[in-house]
Amino acid sequence: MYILCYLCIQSIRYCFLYCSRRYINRLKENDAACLSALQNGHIFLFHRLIPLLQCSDPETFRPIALTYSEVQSVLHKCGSDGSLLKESILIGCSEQNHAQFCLDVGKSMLDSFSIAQNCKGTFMDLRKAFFLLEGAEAPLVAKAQALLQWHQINRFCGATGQLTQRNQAGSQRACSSSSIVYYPKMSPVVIVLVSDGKRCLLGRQSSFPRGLYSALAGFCDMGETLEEALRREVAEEVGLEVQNIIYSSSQHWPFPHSSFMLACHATVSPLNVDHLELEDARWFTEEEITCALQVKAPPWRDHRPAVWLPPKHAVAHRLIMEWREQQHSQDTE
Ligand SMILES: NC(=O)C1=CN([C@@H]2O[C@H](COP(=O)(O)OP(=O)(O)OC[C@H]3O[C@@H](n4cnc5c(N)ncnc54)[C@H](OP(=O)(O)O)[C@@H]3O)[C@@H](O)[C@H]2O)C=CC1
Ligand SMILES: [Mg+2]
Repeated sequence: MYILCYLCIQSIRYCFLYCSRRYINRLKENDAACLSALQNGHIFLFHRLIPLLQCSDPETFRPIALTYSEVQSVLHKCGSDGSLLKESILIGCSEQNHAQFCLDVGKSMLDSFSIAQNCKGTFMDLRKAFFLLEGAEAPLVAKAQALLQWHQINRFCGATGQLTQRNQAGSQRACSSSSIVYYPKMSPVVIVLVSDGKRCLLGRQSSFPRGLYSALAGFCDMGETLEEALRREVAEEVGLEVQNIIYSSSQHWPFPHSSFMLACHATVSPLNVDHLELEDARWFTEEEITCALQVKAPPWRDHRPAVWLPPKHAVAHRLIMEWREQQHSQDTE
C-alpha cells in the first residue's frame, strides 16, 4: 500500500515536471503566449538586483509572488505608467501551473522604499537573503537575479556594438545586424571536498566573512576537463595531488556572476597552502565539522563564532554533509 502511494505521488510529480517544462519551453518560443502568461502569472520584484522579500518569522524570509494587476497598481501608486511590466523575465512555473517572472523596478528611478512599503515587504541583498530563504525559493531568487544581471550587462552586441533585442521571455538577446543570438551564460567552476580518510579540508579567502570556511573551488580554464581543473586548483591552492575523484552534484551559483558549480569529493596526501590564493586551509575532524554545522551564524552578525560553514543552499554545504554521512557509515561498519 505504502509503495503504491509512493509510486502514485512520484508519477504525479513526474507528470507535473514534464508539463511545466514543456509549458516553459513554449513560452520561450512564443512571445504572444509569454505576454499572456505574464498577465496571469506571478511576478517577483527586484530593485537594482536586490530581491523584494517578506518576513514570515524573524529568521525566515520569502520572496513575494505578486500578480500582474498587483504590480501594475504598485507601479501606478509610485508614479509609473506600468509599461515597465513588459520587461519581466520568465524564470519558471509554480506547482499551481502559474508562470513565474521577475522584474527589476530599479531602472525606472522609482523609490525602493515606497515600493517595499506598498508590497508590505523589504528589499534585502541576496548575499544576506540566501541564508534566510527556504527550500526551492533560494535557487529561484538566485536564478532571477542572475538573469536580470545578465540582461543588464549584455545590452550591446560584442561584434557590432549595436543594441541587442530580447525575446519576451528574456531567454535570449539577438543583434539584428550581425544575427548573433546571445544566451545567458554561466562560468564552469569545480568545487571539491578533499579528505584524508579521517578529516576533510576546508579553506578561506581573505574576502570571506570572518570565520567562514568552505570547500576548495576554482574556475575551469578553456579546454580543461572537470578532472584537470580540479587537480590543477587543488595543486595551486594547497599543493596537494588528489586521487579518487567522485562527482557529487551541481548547482547554479549567482555570486558574483553566474557560475555552474560542479561538486566532487577527492582524497589526498600532505598540505602546502598558497597564501596568495587562500588566507587559510586546514583539516577538520568530524567533531569539528559537527560543531561548525550547529552554528546558525549569518555573516552580518557581530559576534561571529571561530568557524562556520556555507549555508544549506550552497553546494559546499552538501559536500560537507555527504562527507559526514560517509564518516558515520564507516564508523558503523
Ligand atoms: N556554492 C558554493 O558552495 C561555493 C561557491 N563558490 C564560488 O566559486 C567561484 C570560484 O571560486 P574562487 O575560489 O573564487 O575561484 P578561483 O580559485 O579560480 O579564483 C578566482 C580568480 O580566478 C580568476 N578567474 C578565472 N576565470 C574566471 C571567471 N570566469 N570569472 C571570474 N574569475 C575568473 C580571477 O582572477 P584574476 O582576476 O586574477 O584573473 C579570479 O580572481 C566563486 O564565484 C565563488 O563564489 C566558492 C565556494 C563555495
Ligand atoms: Mg579558489
